[in-house]
Amino acid sequence: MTSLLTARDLAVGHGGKALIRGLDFRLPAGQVLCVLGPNGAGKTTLFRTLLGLIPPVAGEVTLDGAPLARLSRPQIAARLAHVPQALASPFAFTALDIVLMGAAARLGPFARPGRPETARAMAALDRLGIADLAPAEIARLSGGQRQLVLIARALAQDAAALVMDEPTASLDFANRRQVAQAIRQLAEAGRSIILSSHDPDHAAAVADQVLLVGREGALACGAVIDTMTEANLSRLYGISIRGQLSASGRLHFY
Ligand SMILES: Nc1ncnc2c1ncn2[C@@H]1O[C@H](COP(=O)(O)OP(=O)(O)OP(=O)(O)O)[C@@H](O)[C@H]1O
Repeated sequence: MTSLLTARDLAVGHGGKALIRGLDFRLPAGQVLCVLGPNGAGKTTLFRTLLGLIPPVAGEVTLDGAPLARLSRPQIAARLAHVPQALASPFAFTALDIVLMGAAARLGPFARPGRPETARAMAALDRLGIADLAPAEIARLSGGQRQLVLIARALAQDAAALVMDEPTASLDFANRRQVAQAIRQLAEAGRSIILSSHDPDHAAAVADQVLLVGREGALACGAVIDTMTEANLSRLYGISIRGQLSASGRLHFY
């Protein structure tokens, strides 16, 4: 299986000082990789490195086989889209305005989005079942709806992979479920997704692979069932954690 995004012996951090060392993973098309770890472990720092916003402390990231360091920002943006946490905007943008920013990402700096970009933005909203929200002001939407609009923006950018830093943080149960379903649908349609979470149940429900990063660095990476063991999670969070497989085959931790 070819990998869209790979990390080889990667170390990430700030000012040349590594927060996480020894990262090795491959993210193939159509898979979801969830990064789990305590506060301050370096998940956001890892994502900023994968997006090419900060350089690795050591090792290498490749995108479609090409070293990230050799790619320009537009080349990276054409393959990888960043989905930030859904914060309220102080500006009176509509959902369509936000998604158009993704659809117009490949236009020149002074070009205005036209009919093809609007059609692409509407198609992305429609794909997530929220086309009716197009004219709604973003500030009036719920947290879950705002997160779906940001995912639609990444889809309109037409990138093969989505990088999502805690996409369900601050969302209630129903909104979390809605966003988790959208993530699974995107993976089933062939997109690769790397996200972070503070909820092992959420990781087990949404991911194919998990990467555990602790305060001492990378702890484990692999398929959910092999990696999310009671021993690994207890070590990761420094407390005793038990796991249970429900009748529906879902993993739950307590
Ligand atoms: N620009 C920066 N320069 C120096 N240190 C930074 C910078 N950004 C973050 N840090 C530090 O790096 C460490 C890891 O931060 P990071 O945000 O990557 O962790 P995280 O795992 O995403 O945390 P959380 O789960 O709380 O969001 C923290 O100690 C933070 O203070």
